[in-house]
Amino acid sequence: MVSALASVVYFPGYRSRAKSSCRQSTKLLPPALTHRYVFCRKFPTFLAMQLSGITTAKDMPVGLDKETLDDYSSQAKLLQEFTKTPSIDQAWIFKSDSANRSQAMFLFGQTDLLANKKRKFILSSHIAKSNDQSIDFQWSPFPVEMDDVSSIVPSPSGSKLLVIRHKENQSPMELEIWGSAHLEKSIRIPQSVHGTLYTDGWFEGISWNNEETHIAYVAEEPFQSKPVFNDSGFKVEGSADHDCGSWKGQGDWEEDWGETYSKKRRPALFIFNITSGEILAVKGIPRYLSAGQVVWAPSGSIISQKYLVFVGWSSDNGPQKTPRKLGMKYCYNRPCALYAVRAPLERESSNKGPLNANNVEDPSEAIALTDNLSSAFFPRFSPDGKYLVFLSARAAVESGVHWATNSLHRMDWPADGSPSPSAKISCVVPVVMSPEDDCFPGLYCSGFLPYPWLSNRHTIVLSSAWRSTRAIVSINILSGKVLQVSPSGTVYSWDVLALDGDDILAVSSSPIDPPQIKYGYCTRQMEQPSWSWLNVPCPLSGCFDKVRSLLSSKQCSILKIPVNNPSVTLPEGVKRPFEAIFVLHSNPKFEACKENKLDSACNPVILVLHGGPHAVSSTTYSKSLAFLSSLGYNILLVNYRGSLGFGEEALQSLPGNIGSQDVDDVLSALDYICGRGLVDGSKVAVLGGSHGGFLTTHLIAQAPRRFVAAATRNPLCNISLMVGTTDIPDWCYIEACGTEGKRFISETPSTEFLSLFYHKSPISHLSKASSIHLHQQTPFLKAPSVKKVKTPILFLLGAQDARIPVYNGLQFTMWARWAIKHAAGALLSRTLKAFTYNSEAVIPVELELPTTRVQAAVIPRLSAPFTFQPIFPVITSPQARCQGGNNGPIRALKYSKLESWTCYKQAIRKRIP
Ligand SMILES: CC(=O)N[C@@H](C)C(=O)N[C@@H](C)C(=O)O
Repeated sequence: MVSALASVVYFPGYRSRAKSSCRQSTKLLPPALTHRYVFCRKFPTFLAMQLSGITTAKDMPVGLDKETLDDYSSQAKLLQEFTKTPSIDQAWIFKSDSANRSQAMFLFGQTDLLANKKRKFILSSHIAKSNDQSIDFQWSPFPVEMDDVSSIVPSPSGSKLLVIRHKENQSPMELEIWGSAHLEKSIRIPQSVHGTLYTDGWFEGISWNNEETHIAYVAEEPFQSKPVFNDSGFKVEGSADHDCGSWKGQGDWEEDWGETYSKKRRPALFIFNITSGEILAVKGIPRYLSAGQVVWAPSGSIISQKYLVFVGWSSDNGPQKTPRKLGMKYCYNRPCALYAVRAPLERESSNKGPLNANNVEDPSEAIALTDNLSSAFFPRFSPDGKYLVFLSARAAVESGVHWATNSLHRMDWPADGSPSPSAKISCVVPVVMSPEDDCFPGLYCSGFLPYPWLSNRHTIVLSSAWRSTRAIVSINILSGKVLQVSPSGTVYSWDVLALDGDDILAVSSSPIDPPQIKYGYCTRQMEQPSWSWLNVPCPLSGCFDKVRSLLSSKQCSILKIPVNNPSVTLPEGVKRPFEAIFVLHSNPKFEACKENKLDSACNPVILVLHGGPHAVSSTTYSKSLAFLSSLGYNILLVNYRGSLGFGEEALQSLPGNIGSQDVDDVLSALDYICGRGLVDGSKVAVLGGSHGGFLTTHLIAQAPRRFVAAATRNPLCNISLMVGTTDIPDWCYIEACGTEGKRFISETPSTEFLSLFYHKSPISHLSKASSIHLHQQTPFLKAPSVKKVKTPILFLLGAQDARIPVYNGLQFTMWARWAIKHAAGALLSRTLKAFTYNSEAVIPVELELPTTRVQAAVIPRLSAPFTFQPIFPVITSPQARCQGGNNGPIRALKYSKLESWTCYKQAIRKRIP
């Protein structure tokens, strides 16, 4: 997203202004259909042109001159250079007979820009440790692509591999069991058994039992056939057929878990009996529970009885317990609990008929294990089976914020293996309220290794946000002692990939250092563990040579920004400095800058603002930011108070103060770098999506003179519009009113709340006054004013976004249009064209204001794999959605988009002194 937005912001190397303006080009453009046709035809030529750098006047799209095209072309090449570098996504370690040897399997990903998809491949390596602590990695000569593979999961002994194969948008799914040299078993699973497996990292759970005879997993419950009316009346059996030609009743409305999960059926548990090849539905889970994150419980005294432990989310999680599913993505505040349920190991004789996940006659009911805790997830059993360890987002559930500091808990698992609702639960790592600088700031985990244990059986290793970095920590689950395992006091971010006995395979990076595989081992000095880290040479390193050389002159630091005028009454954690990550384009005087001694630096800066608002910008390498940095921009990522990783007090200070405290913090960070001469304050761009877009639009309205360019993806511009249309209405109350707002959450907000939401929103800055004269027949709205907004801003709006629906951003642009129409003598030029971007509707809207150019492009959001291509925008047929979702092929480059960008750039250039 970031590269998409920011690469169009301002190009320092821009030579001359394009000769034709956007307005000229739109005049020349034929109506939408012809327009599409022309572009479709030109695609191959232009693509070749982009890739080869060859341009001819004949082939040039209307409105672009050769120099502009050369610019796009060279940046397209550079973007390719950054995008094609692989990412290190996952790793597994396999023990060998020798203590000093093991094998590793790495899953890498590589973005294919033109296909708009991520390709996945596996590369293996032998690891040999010698006594002098040196490590040798012997890599296989070539990677193997994992085509159509959605997951791979090795068995506990490492002798078998589960491969889940799923061709996009096709059923059935296939489960394969591989031995070391051959395919042992393969089954296809029809939709009547279950739908797609959940591999989303949240509901997801795929767990082998210790005997390696069964695999438990989470998948969409089977398709329930719906009653159908056809030409001959009511069809009793119903049908799953798709018939677009006629109207049919579609049965009851089914709720889903909002953004990312729209149209996904309820997650339910299934077991694959490897010997018989049967799929068994796990029974006893009430329909109001969505089940996920399943693991096998240790075998108890009754060998024939096996239990599964899973997380259950009740559909009754809405405001004031109204039965409504609220959005789950990024929302850790949804109550959830651990449950245990009997695992069916083979088909019972009474259950020989078609499988049905909802067989109510089954006697084995799920047992709630954590009823006293409002949230429990990521369950992991200790290797000796004595403890069940899990995370809790209790602080989020209780306060209502969508993400807060986690706590870690330990349940004593009954010795006879029978799950008990009254088992003792202890808190291992509590919520940290106000951490001192450089001290452990609390847990902020969005993932957990399947097997996180060191050999002492009571220490787990995990990765967590730690202020502006990511860090690896070890936690003793008996003593609660937390140690930072990755090096501290640097700008690097670390993530654990896998454990090799007591050694750790990890990846480390920074905004200017591409990912590097690391191998860590522990030495003890005076009983204090200390970790040493070795660089692992990897064939991948070569892929980064060009990128590394482009980034070699950049510098990165984490700045501590003092809070502006903190009130004495504020809690300590809210008064402490917050942080910003600063990536400086080459500047030999950087050290002097840091020491406050420099007064000028010329390169422009891009402010990058994360969303949430309870999320964090970390120093983990980002291809898009590195690309921007290589173009010559300084980058500032502000972790305003409310971000994750800085303790609970600072986090909880933001709800109720959005639009002011966060905006002030961003401006303080900007003042900080401008005041120290680290950047040129007259060349500042700002970008962010969602809540980051809320900040972006607030900033250009509240501080219009400070930004020469802005770009936003799915911005939240009007909370009073959001509340009635989003999948997370509760968010509006909590963030606008503070956690007190929890008491007032309602599906039918009062006018007082709607007014409050409006006044907290960026859109309120577009309006001069909103007094409605009720005595008049037609309500009259005083003319809004957009005079305040001067910054050219690019809107990228996801047509299918359930979180911040598209109209939130569109309204901002439309409001501006309305305002202009009513402003005397103002000139309005508007082009509304229907395009598609990767098969979804794209509607660029251009508004020419005297000082402001607003553009909107409707693009998909969160539809994986999501890569917006700033240099290779595409169109397909505008009807693509109706014609069948995502399978519309890329047909053309959208020249007009380039033209829009050119205009946008020109608008920006006008603002740069
Ligand atoms: C909880 C949540 O989704 N909040 C949105 C307002 C938001 O800012 N989302 C961010 C994380 C995004 O990038 O979508």
